[in-house]
Amino acid sequence: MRQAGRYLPEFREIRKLNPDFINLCLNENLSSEITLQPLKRFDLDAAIIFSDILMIPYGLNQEVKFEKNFGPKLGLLDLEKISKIDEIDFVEKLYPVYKSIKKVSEDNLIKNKNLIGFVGAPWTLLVYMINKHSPKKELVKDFFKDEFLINRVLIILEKFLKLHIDQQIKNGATVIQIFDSWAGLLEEKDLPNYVYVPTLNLVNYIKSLNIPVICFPRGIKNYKNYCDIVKPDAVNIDYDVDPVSACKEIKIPVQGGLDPKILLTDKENLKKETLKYLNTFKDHPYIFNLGHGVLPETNPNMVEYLVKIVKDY
Ligand SMILES: Cc1c2[nH]c(c1CCC(=O)O)Cc1[nH]c(c(CCC(=O)O)c1C)Cc1[nH]c(c(CCC(=O)O)c1C)Cc1[nH]c(c(C)c1CCC(=O)O)C2
Repeated sequence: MRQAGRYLPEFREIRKLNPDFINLCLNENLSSEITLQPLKRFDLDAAIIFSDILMIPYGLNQEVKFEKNFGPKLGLLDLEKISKIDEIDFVEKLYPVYKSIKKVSEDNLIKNKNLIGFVGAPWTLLVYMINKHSPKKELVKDFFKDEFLINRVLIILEKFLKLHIDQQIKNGATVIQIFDSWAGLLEEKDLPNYVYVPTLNLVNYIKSLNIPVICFPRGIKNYKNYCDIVKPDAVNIDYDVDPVSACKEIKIPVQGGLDPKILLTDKENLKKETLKYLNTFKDHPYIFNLGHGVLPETNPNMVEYLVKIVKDY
């Protein structure tokens, strides 16, 4: 998840020396090292590449900056400018990301483990590209006013997301996760247009490459409908989803769920809450994970203990 590294002192050390976050993602030596940091400490089954969903607008020449205590800040969305980018320019701009994946995939630490590549879903990227910063609770009032712009951006995103996915797989990603972090901002009636159809196009593309795809439509009310329509290989649930009903309703493998705030409490409570998920899903294909990113103030010892609970189960 986006904040995942920040609880590790070894990540913070590298980050302190590299204040420009995009440049850090484009530094293949450091980004591959950061990807492997959690595997060095913990008995995990997979690593997620160190990059960001906003590398796509960056690759399309929309300015992207990360400001301390504010989050991402994007520049003006210029349709003419992003329409001009071709595949070669794009892959050249993001080349270090792919080289970093290649490096990680060749490391002994990842042997027999999965390397998860990822993208932001078209809807979530559209939100950042038009809104230009995290929308917090709701979209700006006139978000949908320029339908032509929205439709053009979605077409461009589909093309470059496929390319980005393809490059990640060619360089060693063995699973792709699609983060739709702002799916929950939409009303039910808008989900087909902005979430189901654009995501289904990507899911079908990834399946055609024989790579499993996990979707994370954070905040939506009806995960069952989503799974029936989008048909990912697995779905990540957020911490507001009731695991008991999710287990009953969702027929495909489920991932995640545990509230990252539980890691800020004590070991006894962590064990109790973790066992709740493990017991609920004991007869269902289940990948243990959190319901959102590890919080920066998390003590790494709690993560170590969590991994032990899951591995001992
Ligand atoms: C919405 C989203 C983003 N990025 C991502 C999402 C989807 C998942 C989610 O909902 O969290 C996904 C993401 N971002 C990052 C990863 C790689 C895995 C990891 O190391 O966490 C992943 C999978 C690195 C990152 N991306 C970011 C960090 C933190 C950088 C730092 O401040 O050191 C990391 C490690 C920055 C980022 N990137 C983004 C935001 C909103 C922020 C700011 C976070 C904040 O300030 O609270 C966009």
